[in-house]
Formats: sequence, C-alpha cells, structure tokens
Amino acid sequence: MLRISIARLPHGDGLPLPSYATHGAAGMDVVAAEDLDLMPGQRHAVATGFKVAIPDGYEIQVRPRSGLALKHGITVPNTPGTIDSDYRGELKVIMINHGSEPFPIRRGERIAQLVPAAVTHAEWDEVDELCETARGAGGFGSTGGHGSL
Ligand SMILES: O=c1ccn([C@H]2C[C@H](O)[C@@H](COP(=O)(O)OP(=O)(O)OP(=O)(O)O)O2)c(=O)[nH]1
Ligand SMILES: [Mg+2]
Repeated sequence: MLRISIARLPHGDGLPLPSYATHGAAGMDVVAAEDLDLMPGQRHAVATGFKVAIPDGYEIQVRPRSGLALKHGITVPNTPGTIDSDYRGELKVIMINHGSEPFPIRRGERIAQLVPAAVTHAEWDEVDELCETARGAGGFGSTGGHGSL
C-alpha cells in the first residue's frame, strides 16, 4: 500500500480526506472545499482544501466522475490531471460545464477521483533511423474504420 503525506489547509477544516467509496474502487473520491455555480461553458479550478507530498516515482491522476459527466456534462478538461510528486501547492480539480444548465458545486460534495500511479522516467536515445515495422508510419485509422472486427 502506497503511503502519501497529506496536509489540511485552513479552508479544508472539517472536510473528509479523499477516500475509496468501495473496497474495489480505483479512485479516491475528493470533495469540493468551496461553493460555486459553474455556468455552461465555464471552467474553474475547484479548491479541495488539501496539499500532498507524493513519493518519488509516483503521481496522482485526477479523473472525472462518470455520473456527473453523464447526468450533467460536468467533467475535468485536462483529464487525467497530473499531480507531480514535487508539487506542494493546493490540490485543485479543474472542472468544466459542458451541459446547458448552471451546475451547483457545493462544499463537501464529491467532484472527482484521485488515482495514484507509478511513473516511469525515460532517457532518449537519439538515432538516425528507427527499426522497421509492418505498420510503419500508418496511423489515425490506417487499419480500418469503426466497423466490426
Ligand atoms: O488537475 C490538476 C492539475 C495540476 N495541478 C497542480 C499539480 C501539478 O503538479 C501542477 C502542475 O500541473 P501540470 O504540470 O499539469 O500543469 P502545467 O501547465 O504544466 O504547469 P507547470 O508549468 O506548473 O508544470 O498543478 C492540480 O492541482 N490539479
Ligand atoms: Mg507541468
């Protein structure tokens, strides 16, 4: 089990730590630390009231909640949001309203989910030519449309 240090900011007073809703949940639900009405088309970095120190070699991904997306068109435009291990500012959730109605975000309500993940750092080996493959430079639908397999 990965352990991540988390510190509560003054405006996070009384809020629950992000937590798994069920035993098998992939993400920890995180709640809003502020109230606002997100207007259609509007974006806002919603405060969570917490800051974290993720161990080296890991990140936290910020993902939308499917219920908010399906029912209200509320999502996370930068999904998965990236929380770097060296970031010490407040963890925020960027939210956008793709729906047609104002959406009330209320303090204490679950707005997104956090998924810790391992990160692999790589180094480039710059070369003149790459090894060949059957696909070659084909991409962007080169293997066929969206019909059945
Ligand atoms: O949904 C998010 C995305 C980012 N961050 C914070 C933590 C992250 O470590 C930092 C930088 O994020 P990112 O690298 O995605 O943004 P950038 O535009 O590249 O900014 P920077 O130049 O600060 O890296 O902002 C959040 O709180 N929530
Ligand atoms: Mg960055």
